[in-house]
Amino acid sequence: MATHQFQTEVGQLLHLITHSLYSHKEIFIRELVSNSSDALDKLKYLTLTDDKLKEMSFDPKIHINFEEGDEPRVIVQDNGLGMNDADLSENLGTIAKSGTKAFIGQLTGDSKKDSNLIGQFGVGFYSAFMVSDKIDVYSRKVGEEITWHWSSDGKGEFTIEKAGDDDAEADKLDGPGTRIVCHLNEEGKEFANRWQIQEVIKKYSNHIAFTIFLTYEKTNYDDKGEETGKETVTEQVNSANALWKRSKSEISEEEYKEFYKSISHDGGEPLFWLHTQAEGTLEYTTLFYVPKTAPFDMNYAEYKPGVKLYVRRVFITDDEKELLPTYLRFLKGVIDSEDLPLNVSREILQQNRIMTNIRNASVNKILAEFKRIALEDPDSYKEFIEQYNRPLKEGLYTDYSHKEDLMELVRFKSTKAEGYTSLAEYSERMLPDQKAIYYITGDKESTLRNSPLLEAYKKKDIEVLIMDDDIDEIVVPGLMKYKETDLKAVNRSDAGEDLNEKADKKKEKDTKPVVEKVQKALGDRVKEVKVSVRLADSPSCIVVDESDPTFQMQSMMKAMGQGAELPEIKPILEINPDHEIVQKLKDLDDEERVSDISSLLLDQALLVEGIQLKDPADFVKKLNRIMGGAF
Ligand SMILES: Nc1ncnc2c1ncn2[C@@H]1O[C@H](COP(=O)(O)OP(=O)(O)OP(=O)(O)O)[C@@H](O)[C@H]1O
Repeated sequence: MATHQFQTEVGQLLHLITHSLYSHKEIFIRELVSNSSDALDKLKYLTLTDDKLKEMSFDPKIHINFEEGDEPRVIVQDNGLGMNDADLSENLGTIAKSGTKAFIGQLTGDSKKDSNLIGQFGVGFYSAFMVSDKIDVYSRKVGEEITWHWSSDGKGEFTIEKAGDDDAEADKLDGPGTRIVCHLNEEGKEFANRWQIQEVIKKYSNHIAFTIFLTYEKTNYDDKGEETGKETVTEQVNSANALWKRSKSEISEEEYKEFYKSISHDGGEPLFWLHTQAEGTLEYTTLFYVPKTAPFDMNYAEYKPGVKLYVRRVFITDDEKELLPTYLRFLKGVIDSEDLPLNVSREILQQNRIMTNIRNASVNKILAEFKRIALEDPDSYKEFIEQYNRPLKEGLYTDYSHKEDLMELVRFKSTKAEGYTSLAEYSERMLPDQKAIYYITGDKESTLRNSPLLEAYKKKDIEVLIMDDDIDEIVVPGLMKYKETDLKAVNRSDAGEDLNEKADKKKEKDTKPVVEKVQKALGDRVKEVKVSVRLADSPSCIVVDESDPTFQMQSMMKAMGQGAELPEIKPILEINPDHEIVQKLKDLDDEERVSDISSLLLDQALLVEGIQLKDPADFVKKLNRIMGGAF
């Protein structure tokens, strides 16, 4: 018998699972059943595609039974793919998926939230240790003769050995498959009960494609209520139909929600769903759900795709990221095609015309549904946007063919509307002579709202979109236009020109000597000094040249390690011709004071945009010199 250590992460995980999730311990049944269902899916697929297995008689099912008494047990058995010793060691002793560390980091201590995370991370099997002192797994892989016995108390070690000839448990496997015996602990003994098991199956696994049988002891009574004896009954406990294939009108809201739970590993509710049964040149069914809360791994490169592909109800894969565009990765659900070949490989899938058509049609349908909800159910749409605005924005630069649709769907904060607004709503509110849609980008909403760059827009009652999501910086400049209207960043030099008035020309001329003084004092710290038309109360602000990346973009590029190649981009300093400080500078000849004040005008404009000063000590020194002279 070989004794193995669990991989460190498994140990950590087991500890966490058993200590933080016991108020949701029932999910272990869902997880074991879902593993069995996956194993049946895999074997079913092989019997249809692998010549060696085509002749095999295969009647897929999952069987649950239990024992009460002093040594309570729950047993889940399937006749699926099975595992040999190497598989057992690999699958039940290590966590192959890279998400484990992330999982540990995500645990909140809130057992409700945490129990949802378990399934999402693919650590389902271990949840059985919440309710078990010991777990024995007997498994025989399809095409092999040996039944292997894996055993562990979940405390650090597991053993794997060949099951002995006289092992009664192993004998219960009469072909390929897996039998999982949970020896229940105090926490788990309530599950050695017919009603408990039935309830959990109905709740989570009613619509999995395979039948689940439960064996229990039934007590019979006569008319007078006297016990007449016991019999062992085996009964189907789930409805085992592929819900998505049923007619939409026959499916209740409750059934849709239950099905969502069974396929998504999310204990929560879906926000909404979209069920399409297409007939005609292409026949397929899709059922997509939008989770109420975004999947935790939505923003990881290693996210787990949420859509399963079936061909004529045969499960093909749940690990294919190309079924939908990446920006729709938060959707959960099913695509079932009548036309794809069963042995469709990943490479074929990606270039397959049928798959491409299904994918395109699905994207159109999904985006149209989002649009409909935005119009007809603003409250749900608000919830939706709070979770998924960001991935939709990614779509703006990754899916050019749906750019127009996505521009209608994304939302932004604004100086005029509460909460989020759309570009369409902004357009409706535009002033009659307004030239463009204006926006300001940066990483902090409060800094943006107080930016001096907005002063003239506020004064003229022009709305500005507040873009504080770091992706805005990348996506929005590339949009250029919404319908016929230009989109302009207010922190770019050319946006100010729209605010120009005739009188400004005179002011510009009068302020020219100050501009020259400040320019001389600042030297190459700035690209240019200009008279501003966008300031009302502040003396100065900074903008960037139309062709330069913004400051936020520069710091993002630096954070991504591209700082070294980036030439230093200098700001354009704009000064407010009406401001007292600028007026006074006109008559000031003391060169040192002009230099100090110019420097302070630049530094305060940088600070107010949330940019760190290169030399804060120098700033303080100059500030103190000016303050010292003020008394
Ligand atoms: N009944 C079974 N038959 C065959 N293989 C199984 C069975 N149960 C578990 N396994 C194997 O063990 C692996 C680990 O199972 P575990 O439940 O921890 O994660 P998972 O099934 O990969 O992820 P998830 O639970 O999120 O679907 C599975 O991927 C599968 O390969």
